[in-house]
Amino acid sequence: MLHNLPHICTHQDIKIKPIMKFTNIFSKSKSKAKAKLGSNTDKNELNSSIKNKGQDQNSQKQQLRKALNDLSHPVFPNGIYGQIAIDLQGDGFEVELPIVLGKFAPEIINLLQQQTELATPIKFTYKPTVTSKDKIKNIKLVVAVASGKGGVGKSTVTANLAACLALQGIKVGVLDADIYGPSVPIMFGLAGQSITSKDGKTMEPFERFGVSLNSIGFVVPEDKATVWRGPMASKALMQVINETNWPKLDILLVDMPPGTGDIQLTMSENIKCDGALIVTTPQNVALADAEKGINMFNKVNTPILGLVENMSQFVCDGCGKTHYLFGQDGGRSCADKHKVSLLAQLPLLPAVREGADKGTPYVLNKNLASENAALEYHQLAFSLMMQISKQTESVITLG
Ligand SMILES: Nc1ncnc2c1ncn2[C@@H]1O[C@H](COP(=O)(O)OP(=O)(O)OP(=O)(O)O)[C@@H](O)[C@H]1O
Repeated sequence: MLHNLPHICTHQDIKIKPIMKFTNIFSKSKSKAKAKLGSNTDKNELNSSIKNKGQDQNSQKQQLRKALNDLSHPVFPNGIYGQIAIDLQGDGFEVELPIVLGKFAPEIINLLQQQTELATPIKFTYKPTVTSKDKIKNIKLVVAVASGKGGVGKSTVTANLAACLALQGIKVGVLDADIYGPSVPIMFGLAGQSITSKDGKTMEPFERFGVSLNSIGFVVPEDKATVWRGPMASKALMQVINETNWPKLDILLVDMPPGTGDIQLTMSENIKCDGALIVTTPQNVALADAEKGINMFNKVNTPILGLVENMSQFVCDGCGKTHYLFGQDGGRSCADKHKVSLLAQLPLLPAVREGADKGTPYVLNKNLASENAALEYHQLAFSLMMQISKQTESVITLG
């Protein structure tokens, strides 16, 4: 069901028609209040009534926040949480979100109103996503997806994350910068395709499942790229980044090459990412490399948006038992140690590998869309947006 969701515009305030008339506790006319100020008793009554109503307001806000957290909706299966500002404005509550809910807003508002039984209209406003001043033309935000160690599922996470963001109405692109093993062409069913150019100078990205794509794999044969070293590799990558005719995108995910060597460092400096997402598996060898990744991004002042622990557990379909093949909660301890958020613990799932090999990200498989794991990827996408809205403000100048 999820993959049928249409692409929706993300940059407009949603005006929700009040569902019920709101009785604003402060809206009684000042003249009435003044008339009451005759005696001290009246004044005290008024003060205590204002106080009570202030408390009412707070408890209503709390109710609303709880309803947002508990929300169960196909797009937000695990609720809407995080640093969400809720304010009483004019005749209703304004809830400020980092994602524009578009056509889902009315149904989500209905759900919230049913859950809270608030007679107060709710309106969503959009916290403007910060812009990176066109570091890359047409692109608002650039997020690097990185891992210290190879093979931990960085590209698989990137592909599924991009598909979820597209389903959630975010205009998203993926740049496969994994020069030594580009996997985006395979994961999006475009293996063997070559990039085209309209003017002989710039490249036209592919579009698949609502995601704009370019990869070093579309540009040069794999055997050629693998022999590039240092400056040559970085130069080729910068060309792919800067000479792609990206459409207007809210977010570009950059699938980085594994490791923390010179290429990764140069890239991290040159791309000027707005944030980095670190993917790891839970075992010690991967975590040691993930820590190097965190340190590298710290060095170039790129905020770490969070850590994703991939292949966290495997549930045996024979005995139903959960196995922690690569150890348990390693990602959580790494996140705690470096004070970064653990955004997801994704299971090892044959269907995820099959989706990657067949060229359709797992979350787009109709039959699996309501599976818990698919919902976890959606939750990851939302959490990432929350982190972006939380973290980038202090780093990037708005506008
Ligand atoms: N959660 C998962 N469940 C099952 N298989 C997975 C999962 N995540 C990744 N895989 C599989 O693991 C393999 C490696 O994944 P992927 O290519 O995404 O890793 P990577 O970190 O990008 O590797 P590289 O170092 O080559 O860039 C792939 O075959 C992929 O399908």
